[in-house]
Amino acid sequence: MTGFSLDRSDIAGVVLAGGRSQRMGRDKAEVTLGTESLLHHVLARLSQQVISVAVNADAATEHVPVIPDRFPGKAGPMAGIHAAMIYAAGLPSVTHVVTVSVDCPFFPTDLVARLSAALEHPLQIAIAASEGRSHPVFGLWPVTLAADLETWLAIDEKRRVRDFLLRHDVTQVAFPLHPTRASLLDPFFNINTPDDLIEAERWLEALRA
Ligand SMILES: Nc1nc2c(ncn2[C@@H]2O[C@H](COP(=O)(O)OP(=O)(O)OP(=O)(O)O)[C@@H](O)[C@H]2O)c(=O)[nH]1
Ligand SMILES: [Mg+2]
Repeated sequence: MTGFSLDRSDIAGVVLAGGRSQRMGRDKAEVTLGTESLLHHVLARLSQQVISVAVNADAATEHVPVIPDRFPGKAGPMAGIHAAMIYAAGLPSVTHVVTVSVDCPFFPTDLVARLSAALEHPLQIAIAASEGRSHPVFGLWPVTLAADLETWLAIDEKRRVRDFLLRHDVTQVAFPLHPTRASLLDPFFNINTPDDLIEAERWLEALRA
């Protein structure tokens, strides 16, 4: 018993799609996997887990709210998480925002349930992990951290997600590999390059019953 728990109505979801997609060579949100865009895959998976979803990007093709970065200059994933916190803070009843990356179509269907169950107090951050590695853009963040994050974005030169986490109490939640017809899939497999996209097509096939 931790004495602290979140309800479903406390949590909004934001897909992080504000990067440059340089290794892919075109906007990863719009890349097709199977028959749908990566953004569509990730929104479908996230919208089953939260009361509202939005996309952090300059523009998006799906019919969901679009939240551009508030901190200028493509300052990295934490700038997207900052925009997500401010957006979520404006929603009625919402105290936390969960972030997922647009290039990760197989993330766990129990991501939000398990991250929220791990939180021990209102200011803690929960971060996903698999195979001994953390995936800090897959996080559940108190929206009240927006002001601290804004300060940090302005003073930290490298703006690495891991460095921001050092300022706060963080709990890490390990997720298992996912059995498929081929072999075990890391649910946080992410697509950065055209070769990764080919591998993702193989995983999609292996996941079909
Ligand atoms: N809002 C915002 N999100 C970013 C930024 N840079 C990366 N991201 C997001 O952070 C997540 C992880 O980033 P990467 O996997 O490096 O994606 P990327 O930066 O678009 O791709 P590369 O240009 O190939 O590095 C993705 O969901 C990106 O959309 C940024 O400057 N602003
Ligand atoms: Mg990048």
